[in-house]
Amino acid sequence: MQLRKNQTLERFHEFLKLENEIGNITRQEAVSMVPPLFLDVHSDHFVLDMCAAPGSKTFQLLEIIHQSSKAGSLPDGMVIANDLDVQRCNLLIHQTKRMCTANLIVTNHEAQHFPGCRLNRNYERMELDHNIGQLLFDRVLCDVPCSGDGTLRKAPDLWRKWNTGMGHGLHSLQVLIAMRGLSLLKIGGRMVYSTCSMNPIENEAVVAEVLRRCGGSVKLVDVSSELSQLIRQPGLKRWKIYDKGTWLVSYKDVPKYRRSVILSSMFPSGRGHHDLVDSSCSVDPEGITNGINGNAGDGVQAVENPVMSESAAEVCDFPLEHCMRILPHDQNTGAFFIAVLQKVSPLPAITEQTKKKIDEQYVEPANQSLNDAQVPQITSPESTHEEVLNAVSEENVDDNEPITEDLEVGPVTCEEQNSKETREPDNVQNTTKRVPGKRKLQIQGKWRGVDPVVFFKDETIINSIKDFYGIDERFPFNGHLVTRNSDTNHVKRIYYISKSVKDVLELNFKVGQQLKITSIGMKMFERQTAREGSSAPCAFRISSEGLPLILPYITKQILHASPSDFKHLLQNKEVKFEDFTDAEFGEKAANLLPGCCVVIMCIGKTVAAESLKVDESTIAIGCWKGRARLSVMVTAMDCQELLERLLIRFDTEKGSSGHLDNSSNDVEEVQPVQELNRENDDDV
Ligand SMILES: C[S@@+](CC[C@H](N)C(=O)[O-])C[C@H]1O[C@@H](n2cnc3c(N)ncnc32)[C@H](O)[C@@H]1O
Repeated sequence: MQLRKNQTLERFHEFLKLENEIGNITRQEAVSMVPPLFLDVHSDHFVLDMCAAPGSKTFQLLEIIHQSSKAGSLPDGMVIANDLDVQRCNLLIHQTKRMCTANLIVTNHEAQHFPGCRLNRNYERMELDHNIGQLLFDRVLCDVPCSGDGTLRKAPDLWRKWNTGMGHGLHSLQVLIAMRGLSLLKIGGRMVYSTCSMNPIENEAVVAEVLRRCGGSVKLVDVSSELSQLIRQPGLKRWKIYDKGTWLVSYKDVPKYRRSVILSSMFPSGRGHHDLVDSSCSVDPEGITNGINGNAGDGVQAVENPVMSESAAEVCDFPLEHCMRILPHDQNTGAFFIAVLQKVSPLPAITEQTKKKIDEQYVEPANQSLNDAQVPQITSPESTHEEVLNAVSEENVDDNEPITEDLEVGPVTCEEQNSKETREPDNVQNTTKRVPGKRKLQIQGKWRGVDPVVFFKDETIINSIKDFYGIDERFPFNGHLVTRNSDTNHVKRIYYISKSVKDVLELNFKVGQQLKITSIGMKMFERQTAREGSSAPCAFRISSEGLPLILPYITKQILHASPSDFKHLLQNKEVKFEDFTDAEFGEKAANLLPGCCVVIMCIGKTVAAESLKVDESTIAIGCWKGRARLSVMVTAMDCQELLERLLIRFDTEKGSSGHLDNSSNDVEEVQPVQELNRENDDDV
C-alpha cells in the first residue's frame, strides 16, 4: 500500500507497464528464467516448449534464437510453443506478438500426446532429400504443470490450498509429458525438465522414473559448471511419501487401497511390491548418501531434507544429485526444480510387460485446484517406446467423430478459435463448414473450430504488393505467406513464416495436419478495409509487426524524415504535407501513391535520404498517405513510447517532453483511414 502511494514508484510502475505492453521489457520472476538458460539453445535449433503458456520462457527462447539475426534476415531455428489450455495459448500469443517473430508456431495439444508428424517410410525415401521427414527437436523444454509450492512467497493463497494429493495427482502426467518430450528429441539433443515445486514426487521421482524407462538412452547431465554463479542445491536421492497422515518409506508400506494413487514410481527405488519382496533395494539407514547431509562433491552445499531426517529410507541409484533445487533463501527468489537430460541413443523398445505396468500405473489426476496446472482428463495411457508414443498420439484422435450439428459456433475470426479439441473426419481438408442457421465454422484439416492455415498463393495480390512497395526480389515470398482463412478471396491478413516454420508446415500437411495450430508466423500485410483503402492501388498495408523484417527490401513508398518532422508526426498523428518543417519532405510525401507508406527517421539533423542504410537501429513507422496529409498507423501506445524514447535521445525542445498526449489508450493498431473518414475531415 505504502509503495503504491509513492509517486515516484507509481510512475515507475506505469513505465514498467507501458514498456511491458510494448515489448521492450518482460516482467518475470527471476528464477523462472533459469530453465531456458540450461537448454543451451542455438539460433538454428528446433525447440519444443511443451507446456508453454503464458509464454515467458517461450519469449526467452525466441530471444535466444533471434539474438544474432541481422536486419531483414531470419534465424534458421524455430520454436513450437504448445499448451493444453486454449485461453492460456491466447495469452501466449499476445505476449509473443511483441517479439515480431516469423519463427514461432503455437499449438494446442496435450503435451503427452504431442503429434509425431512422421512421414511413412516410403514417403520418406522419396522425399527426404530436402525435406524433414519427422518433427524432431534439438531442444525440448518440459516446464510441466505442478503443485506450485515454489511460488508460496508470491502466492500466499497456496498456503491454504496446497496438499500432498496435488503432487500425487500430477506425478504420472509429469512422467508422461517428460517421456513424450524425450521421444520427440533428436539423439544428442537436450531436454530441460522443470517445475516450480519442491515436492520430490513431482521432481526427482519423475526424473528417476524417466531414466528407468529410458534404460540408458537418456542421461542426467551434470551442469554444475554451467551458470556457476547460480546458487543451487543438489537433487534429493531419498525421500518419503506422506499420505493420509502416514509417512511411507517404500512401496511395500502402501496399503492396497491406496496403490492406485501412490505408485511405485513415486519412491526412490521405483520398485513395486513384487520387486521388493526379495530384492536388495538399497536402503541408507544413516542418511550418509551423497548429497543428503553433506557436500555433494561438486562444491554445492547440500541441506538436510526435513522429510528425511528419520531413519531408514530407500535410496535412488540414479545420480539425482545432478538435478538442481533452487531455494528461496539461496538468492531471494522463488523456488524451482531443474533437471537437464540428454538423449544419447534411441529410446528402448517397450515390452508388453512394461506397457502393462505403465497402463496399470496411470491414474487420473485428482481434480484439485493447482497453481498454473490445468489437470487434463486423459483416458489413454502412454508408453515408453517412441513408435508406440507416436502411435498413441495419432490414435488418440477419433477420426470418425461426428460433427455436432448444434455446436455453438462463435464468430470465428482469423485469430480466434473454439477451445474444443475435436477433430473432423480425415477427408475434410481446409474447408469452411456451413452449419445451417449458424455462422461459418472454420476447419483446420482435422481440427474443427480452428482456423485453417493455408499457404497464400494469390499471384495477383502478391504481385500488387511487390509492385506497390517495390519489394526487392531477394526477399523470399514463395511459400512464406500464409493466411488463416480457407476462403482465399476474402483474406484479411497475410502472415509471414520463416523457412523453418515453412518446412514444419509442409510436413504437417503431408502427415494429414496432425498439428492443431493456434498461431503461426507474424502478421505481415493487412487489408485496408476503410473507404479510402479501397481506392488505393494496393489493398494491403504493411503491419507494424512485419515492418522491421521487410524494411530493408522496400524500395518504393518510403520517406526519410528529419527527427523534428518525425517527432511532429508522432505527436500529431496526422500532418498536412505543407506543415512539415522540411518542405522537400512534404513534397515527397505528396508525390507518393495514395495508401500505405513507410517513414524512416534520419539520424542527425540533415536528411541524406536515399543513401541511408537500414539496420537494426533504424526507426521506422507505417503511415497512410492521404490526399492532403500523412497519418501515422501505429498504436497510440507505441507512438507514445517511441516519442518518449526520441525525446530522451535527442533532447529536443527542452521543457515540452514531459507532456505527451496520453488521451488515447487504444492498443489496437490505428486504422488511420477511419480517422480520415470522420465528417469534418477535409482530406476525404
Ligand atoms: C508451469 S505452467 C507453464 C509456464 C510456462 N512454461 C511459462 O514459462 O510461462 C504449466 C502449463 O502447463 C499447461 N498444461 C497443463 N496440462 C498440460 C498438458 N497435459 N499438456 C500441455 N500443457 C499442459 C497449463 O495450461 C500451464 O499453462
